[in-house]
Amino acid sequence: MKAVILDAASLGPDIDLSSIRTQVDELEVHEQSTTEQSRGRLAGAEVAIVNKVVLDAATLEALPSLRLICVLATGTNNIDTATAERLGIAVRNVTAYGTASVAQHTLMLILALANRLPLYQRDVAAGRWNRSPFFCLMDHGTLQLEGKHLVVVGQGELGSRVAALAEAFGMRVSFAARPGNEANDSRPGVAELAPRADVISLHCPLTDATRHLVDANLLATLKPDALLVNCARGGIIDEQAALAALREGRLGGLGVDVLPIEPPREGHRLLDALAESLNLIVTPHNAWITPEARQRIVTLTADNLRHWQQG
Ligand SMILES: NC(=O)C1=CN([C@@H]2O[C@H](COP(=O)(O)OP(=O)(O)OC[C@H]3O[C@@H](n4cnc5c(N)ncnc54)[C@H](O)[C@@H]3O)[C@@H](O)[C@H]2O)C=CC1
Ligand SMILES: O=C(O)C(=O)CO
Repeated sequence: MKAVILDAASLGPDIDLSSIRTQVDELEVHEQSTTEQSRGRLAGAEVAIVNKVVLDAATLEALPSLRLICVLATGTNNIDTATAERLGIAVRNVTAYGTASVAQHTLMLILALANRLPLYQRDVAAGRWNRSPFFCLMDHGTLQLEGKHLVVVGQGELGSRVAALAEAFGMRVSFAARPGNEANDSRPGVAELAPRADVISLHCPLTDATRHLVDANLLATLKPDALLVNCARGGIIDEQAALAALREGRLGGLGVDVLPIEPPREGHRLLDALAESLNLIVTPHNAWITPEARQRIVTLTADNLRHWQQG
């Protein structure tokens, strides 16, 4: 069985691929591939191993030998899964590989926004503390998390761990109903919970049901001091509407680890806004990157290959 890794560089140079190698007859490793290059590189292979390269319908249709796609991530939104299913190509992702890593990053964003870290860091760098008439700066009101209400969208691996960490800070947590399935869900929908939220944290996949889940209408119902954190996928928030709310004082803070197009080669309005005095944090989709999590991805992918071969 021949397998091809299309974007090994995205796992980092320190990661040992040997557990994957032992599961296949031949492993071809490419550091990075475009969608166009993928077609040629996957020709004749039974297995594609991919982190974030987009495998669209045209690509999959051009690969009659392909039987399995192993995604080196939890999110599978870069794969046309409907086409894969139609063509009989199995898709296996990895889950629970980096729960501690991503949850830690999410809490970092919540804590930094609650304490207005972007604003105070800027003030200190500008020498405002040096010129302060008294011993501290307190121009930006901070948010005590204890006693406040966290709304989590996506009661899966990551949402549940973030909830547990937030509870350790004394927060009260509500899980929103699964978007698109509110009628069959006993939990309240995010629209119902949003006006009562002090913090909203997103941990659902990007699907047609979750694209722009947090849009201008939902943002308009938030408390003006509420914090919004997205460590899931770009596009679940309408980033333009969220930035407008932040600038107009209708949102207390915005923290994102993900953007709709990554890397953002053409730029993005949130990146431009980092130059402004806003309670805004953008991290480069690196919530997951602890060495432990990246090595676990390889182990779980080897398991996926073994289980698939065993039928
Ligand atoms: N920023 C980062 O580094 C990382 C981001 N992620 C993102 O976080 C997301 C969540 O990861 P996990 O908690 O591990 O996944 P999970 O599968 O354990 O949980 C996802 C939850 O979202 C819910 N959900 C809500 N709307 C849904 C819909 N329309 N379709 C399907 N499920 C829906 C599911 O019911 C489930 O409770 C991933 O899909 C991925 O996009 C995952 C790992 C790292
Ligand atoms: O696992 C995921 O879904 C990530 O976003 C990290 O690659």
